[in-house]
Amino acid sequence: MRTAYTSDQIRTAETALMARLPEGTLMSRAAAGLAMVCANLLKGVRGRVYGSHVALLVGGGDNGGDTLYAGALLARRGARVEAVLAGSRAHEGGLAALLAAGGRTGPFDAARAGDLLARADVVLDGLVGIGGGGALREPYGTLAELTAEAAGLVVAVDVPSGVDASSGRVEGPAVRAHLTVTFGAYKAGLLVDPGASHAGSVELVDIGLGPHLPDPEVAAPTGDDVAGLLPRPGAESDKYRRGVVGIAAGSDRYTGAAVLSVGGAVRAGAGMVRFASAAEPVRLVRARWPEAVTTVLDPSSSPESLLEEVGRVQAWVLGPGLGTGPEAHAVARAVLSSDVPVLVDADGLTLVAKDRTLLRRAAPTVLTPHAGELSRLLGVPREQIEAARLDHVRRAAAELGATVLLKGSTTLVAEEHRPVRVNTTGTPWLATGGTGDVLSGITGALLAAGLSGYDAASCAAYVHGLAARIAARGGDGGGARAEAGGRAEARYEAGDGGRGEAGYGAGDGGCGEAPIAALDVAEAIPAALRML
Ligand SMILES: NC(=O)C1=CN([C@@H]2O[C@H](COP(=O)(O)OP(=O)(O)OC[C@H]3O[C@@H](n4cnc5c(N)ncnc54)[C@H](OP(=O)(O)O)[C@@H]3O)[C@@H](O)[C@H]2O)[C@@H](O)CC1
Ligand SMILES: [K+]
Repeated sequence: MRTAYTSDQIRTAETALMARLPEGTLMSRAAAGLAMVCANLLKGVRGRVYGSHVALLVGGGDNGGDTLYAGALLARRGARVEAVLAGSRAHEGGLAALLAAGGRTGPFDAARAGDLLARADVVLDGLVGIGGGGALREPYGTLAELTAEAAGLVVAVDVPSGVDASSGRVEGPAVRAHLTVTFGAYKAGLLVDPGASHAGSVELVDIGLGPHLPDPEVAAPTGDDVAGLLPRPGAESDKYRRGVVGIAAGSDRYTGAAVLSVGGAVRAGAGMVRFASAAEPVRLVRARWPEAVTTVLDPSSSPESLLEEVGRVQAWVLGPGLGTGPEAHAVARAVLSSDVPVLVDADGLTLVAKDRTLLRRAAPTVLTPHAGELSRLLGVPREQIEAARLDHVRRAAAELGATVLLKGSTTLVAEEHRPVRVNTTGTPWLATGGTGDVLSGITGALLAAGLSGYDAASCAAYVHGLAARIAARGGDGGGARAEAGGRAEARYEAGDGGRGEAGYGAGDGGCGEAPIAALDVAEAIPAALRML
């Protein structure tokens, strides 16, 4: 599990550690780690450090201090290092070290900064780190914007300036880095969009903070974590022990979602799928997935007897393509009255947004909205949700008393009193109709197998993203299970190929990937599971 923290948590840990160390130790550890990463980058792009050009963008705080000391170390190895001092002050010790090592400095001047960025092999963004707050003021904002024109690699020091380290929020100009070198621990804002897509690959420099860190705010499960949580059938397993999932999805008008949701559940290893719907979706599901046991629901039945014919299930999936009229509401009421876990998606979320009483239940509920659906659930504009995904997914989990999986470029899973889980797999090609229906089926299968809502949702997101990557690469699993760090090297050696990529997130959907259909994702689930 990769764990991540807020700025306040980092500062508390830093204070505890600093009390035991001589002054300046942490900054020199941070600067040494940063310089080493930059030296390796320079060797990658220039063959050596000596003679390379390095530009430093230096703010007035300790983030600028780290940058100046790292610049001094690179200057001592023969790099030509020039700094733009953007603040009214600069870290004294760092500045003296840089000058003593032969580095050059000057105050902000847009033309000079532009010229410097055009010549530099590597640009270090040391404007603001965890001490930043709100939109960048001038001249920091202009400098952040100028980094977009940089010819070389942009390395963010600790956090890309303009990104809120605790939440990933971006409120104005912000640096988009190829690589972020972060100190002591991952910051939550590096894992969550929009911050994650500004961070590029993220490299962690250990400065000894570990023993002083509290419980994390955010955690990103790795492939090994997911493999450890996924149910594996044993010799004793039968279809009931593996989990029977009920799927209440589709309507005579919307049939495809039902086929996709059932596909997700079948391919994710449900012991059995019981599908309940109107006649037309039932016909289509039977044609595509003969292993599903189907029931045509009788809309004239009472809510108590509506699902009587379906048989016993260990979890329900409710909502894809269900519609939002009175008949759909009756199905939602019947499913949510059950005493098993229920996943609510798509039209189910619209029904729940209109009638919150549906969520008054004792068994676990998992909600899987995208930002638009969450906007309806919380009554908050979509843009606000997109700008502060972490805050809103947490709020939704607390307010709705459910596990909430917020879909998007970095999918988040929140449950009260637990770290928000961030998904590291996926591809932008997933942003296509029907893929969410497949995810609902996978999650339902895992709920039926006995995973908690929190684990089922986070494992399903991981498997779904991995399957999408495999499908986008034409079934070639090679490298699809790439997580942060593992992808960094290839990326920054490839020149500007990685700009804007989310080190932990969905990647850029570029090289070697092609468009996918939702059913391709369902069909690639077994290949994804084989990799775990
Ligand atoms: N924690 C650790 O373990 C370790 C931390 N270390 C390092 O210390 C960093 C934190 O340093 P920090 O506390 O000095 O704050 P920092 O990020 O430099 O920002 C303050 C400066 O930014 C400015 N500024 C702020 N907001 C702004 C805005 N919107 N727009 C414009 N300017 C803005 C603010 O300006 P002012 O308000 O003073 O005008 C001030 O100049 C941390 O990220 C890491 O790199 C390592 O050395 C080792 C161990
Ligand atoms: K920075």
